Amino acid sequence: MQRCGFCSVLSGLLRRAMCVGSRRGSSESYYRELGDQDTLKIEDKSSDLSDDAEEETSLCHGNHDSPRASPRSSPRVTPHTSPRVTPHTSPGTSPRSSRRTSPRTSSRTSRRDSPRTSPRPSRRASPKTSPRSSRRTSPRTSPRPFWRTSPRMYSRAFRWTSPRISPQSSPRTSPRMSRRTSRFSQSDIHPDSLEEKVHGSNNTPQKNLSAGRFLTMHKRRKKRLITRSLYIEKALLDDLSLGQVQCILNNSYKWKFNAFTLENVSGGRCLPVLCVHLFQMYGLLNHFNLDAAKAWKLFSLIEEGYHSTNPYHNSIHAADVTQAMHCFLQQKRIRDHLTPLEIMGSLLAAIAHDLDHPGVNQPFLIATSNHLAALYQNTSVLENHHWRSAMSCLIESGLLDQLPSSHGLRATLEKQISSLILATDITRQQEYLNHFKNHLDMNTLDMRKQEHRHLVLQIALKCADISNPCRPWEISRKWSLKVCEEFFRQGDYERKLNLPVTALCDRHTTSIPKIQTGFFKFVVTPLISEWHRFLQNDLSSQMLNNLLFNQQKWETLVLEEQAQETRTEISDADAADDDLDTGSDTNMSDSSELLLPPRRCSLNPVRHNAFKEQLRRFSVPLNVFQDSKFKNREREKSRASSLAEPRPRCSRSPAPSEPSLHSQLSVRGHCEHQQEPTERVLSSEKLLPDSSIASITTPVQATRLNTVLKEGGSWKLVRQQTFPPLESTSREHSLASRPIHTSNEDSIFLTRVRPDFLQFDQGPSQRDSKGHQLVVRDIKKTDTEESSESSAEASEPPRLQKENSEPQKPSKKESTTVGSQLRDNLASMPLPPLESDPLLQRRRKSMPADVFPFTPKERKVREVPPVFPQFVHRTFSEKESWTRRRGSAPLPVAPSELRGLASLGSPRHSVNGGRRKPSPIVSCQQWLAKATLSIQERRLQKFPRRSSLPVEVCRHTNAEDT
Ligand SMILES: Nc1ncnc2c1ncn2[C@@H]1O[C@@H]2COP(=O)(O)O[C@H]2[C@H]1O
Ligand SMILES: [Zn+2]
Repeated sequence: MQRCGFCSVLSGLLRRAMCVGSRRGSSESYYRELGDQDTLKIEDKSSDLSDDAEEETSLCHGNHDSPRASPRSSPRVTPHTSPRVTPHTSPGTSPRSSRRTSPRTSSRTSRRDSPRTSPRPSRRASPKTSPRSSRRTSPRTSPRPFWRTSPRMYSRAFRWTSPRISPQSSPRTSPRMSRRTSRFSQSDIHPDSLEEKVHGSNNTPQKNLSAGRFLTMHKRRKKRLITRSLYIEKALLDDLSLGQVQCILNNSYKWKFNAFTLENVSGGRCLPVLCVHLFQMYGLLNHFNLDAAKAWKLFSLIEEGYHSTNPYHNSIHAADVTQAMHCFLQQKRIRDHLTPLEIMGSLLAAIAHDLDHPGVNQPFLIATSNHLAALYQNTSVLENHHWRSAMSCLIESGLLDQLPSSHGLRATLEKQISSLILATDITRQQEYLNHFKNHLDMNTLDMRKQEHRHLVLQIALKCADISNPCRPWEISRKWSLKVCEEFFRQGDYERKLNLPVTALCDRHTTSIPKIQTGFFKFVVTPLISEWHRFLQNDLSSQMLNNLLFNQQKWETLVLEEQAQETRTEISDADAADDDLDTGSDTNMSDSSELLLPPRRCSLNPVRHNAFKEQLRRFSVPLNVFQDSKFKNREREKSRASSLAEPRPRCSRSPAPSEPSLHSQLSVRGHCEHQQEPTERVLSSEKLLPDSSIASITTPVQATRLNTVLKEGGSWKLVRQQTFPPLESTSREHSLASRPIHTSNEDSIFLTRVRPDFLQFDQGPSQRDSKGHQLVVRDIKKTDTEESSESSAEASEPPRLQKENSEPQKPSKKESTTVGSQLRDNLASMPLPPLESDPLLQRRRKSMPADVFPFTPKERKVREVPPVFPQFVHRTFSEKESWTRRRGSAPLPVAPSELRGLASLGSPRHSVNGGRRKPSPIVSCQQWLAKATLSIQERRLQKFPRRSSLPVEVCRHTNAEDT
């Protein structure tokens, strides 16, 4: 739109007037936004606790730059960045660089400082006269980076501050831009001044500053504004992000540093950006005469070596640990004693400490026969690989080529790096910690001794490595989520590979809050406490405070989780009650889904289409539930009490008829007191494929069935397992070869009945389907019988039933007779106790709530029956993986593997997702053992090597092989 000159001027004035007082777009507001959403929460008092101390300690010793004066890197770095980013990614291109000019800088630079202090007269004032510049005297005593006087860099800095980057390309938009620049610049001078402004901008003389900057910038803009537009040169945006990067780097000495933010604003280059900054800040490039381009190359190589696909072990984690290490190196008790080589070694070790991490832990590598495990003989496999990879990057970058080899500097550095990285093996934490503790106890740490300094650096890196729980809550929480996601991914891999799922990696049986509370308590707290004992300063106090705070948060979440589970269980039961009370007709749906009460979704969100695959649990006909479990609360109570005491066995006699269809269908054994648990808990998968019961849609059908069952005595209707196929020959043989006896009341009744009464409505085509096969069983009155029943129903194959089926329309009497005979026969068989089979002892650790009602029964399954059909038992031992499989269980483990694992007998494996209540953890070692499966490492390596390794591992393998 064309405008006349007058209109343009007028609108410009208007805009300017609107911008007055507005902080939008200014550096402060940007910084505030950063702080709000990320780390730099300025209002975070706990974090501010140590700011002064950090400030005090942030000055480097010797000839090192101070962190505040630091944010420059060499322009030589730039050739390795992308063309567009290159000129701007160098911290030296920041506007600060021009502002922070020492007297040696050009007059143009000093001129840009002046408007802040006063308008024109001071514009030409030397920084010496500025009170602000005098405040920065100390940083400038350090060797001046060469780029500070570079005209090219200066012009870049100038360009950055130019309002031409305004997308509108209008002079009228410039005041905002100029103020942004000026405030940003000012804050850059002193980090605290920035905070002051953010906290209480009213107290600061911003008005004057803005006015001064505004005038100056306005003039500049007028001169250069026409030539460049953001629409044409989008790279100008890099300038903006540079400001953000610089802002964060300037605060990188603070504990509330957020590596995620740096990653975002640096376009995914947080690691090299931070490293260049730190190397420059510590003066390492100058001291060792290192080529900045090679340094950049090294950091880029290392960054590439991290797997960006890892949720946790990626280059952001490396940057986080490096920054933490930087914080530690700045502490007075350490920094005063370190040599430049030790500083460089510490930083490099931190940068590369998890290089090429595959995202799975050592036991996984061993279990999958990864070549790295063999290469490093199952000892600190990952750590060995990290430091060796670091060495290869060092060599490839050529950074150390210039180090004089005569003094052994290079060898010393490499040794130090390897030793530090190896110390990060978390399974060896106790070893290092004890050593450190001893020194602290006896007060024998002498930082003048090289070996003591080295020990301190090892501990420092270890602390840095697991320091994420000590960050402010929002940051710490993010790390926790990421590390747990990585754990869970490993668990998924293990499941896919039919490996035992590591307890802490099983997303179905544990939760993030639980992992975190354990890790915080048993791993982090012991280490950080000792670290605090050593440092005894604000930083360590802040870390400890954050740790305690975060731990409380996770503990609260654990409690909430438990409360939620309890609530869900109750509501599930209530919902079941409600459903059942509404009438049987509606519940007797053809759709098996309708038989399921609402599933708790706190752990696994329900995917409807995946229902049948994994999530279904309440596949028991509703009538069973209603009658036995949910309907009668009194019975539930008595059941609970009866679990504790041995109960008398009931004789099988006709159950008293009950008006309820449900109760009739779920025929109860009638004990004399009727306190026996009457529920016949059926695992969901047994019911899933078979729709015969679910297909009873009318009361007529149900009544027929009920009549049959009722007259047959105390029966219970269950559905038959339909998978996997059994070895029918042996089963047939076992059935056929045994004489059938009659009537033993205490034994199991296991037979099959052709439900001809169901065939009326289902049509002939379905007659012979598996879905029509039912098992009518006696109600078991004792725990033992109940367990047997569960096993029996799990093992009875439909195929067998079919093959052994009697006449097409067996009468109820017939079925009863057969059942009685078989039962008696089975009862007479001496069987080994099933407890000897460890597979039957496996339980899930924390089943979702909807399985809760079955839990007591599961427990009983382990207290296996003294009387148990031989063939059933054999089935268990041979087909463990599927006979014990639950609807929500992961894919079965190969029987051969199960046997191998079962022989290990460790509670840390949950085979096939099986639940098992873990023994309480009381120490760091126990927690670590749980996390790493170290006890079984050797046995697991006997497992055959798998071809379907995770991508990372495959890549890894290929890389190594080549
Ligand atoms: N917040 C956390 N929760 C659980 N484990 C963690 C957490 N932070 C770090 N770890 C573990 O501690 C290990 C320390 O060494 P790594 O970085 O190799 O791998 C780390 C993770 O396995
Ligand atoms: Zn790490």
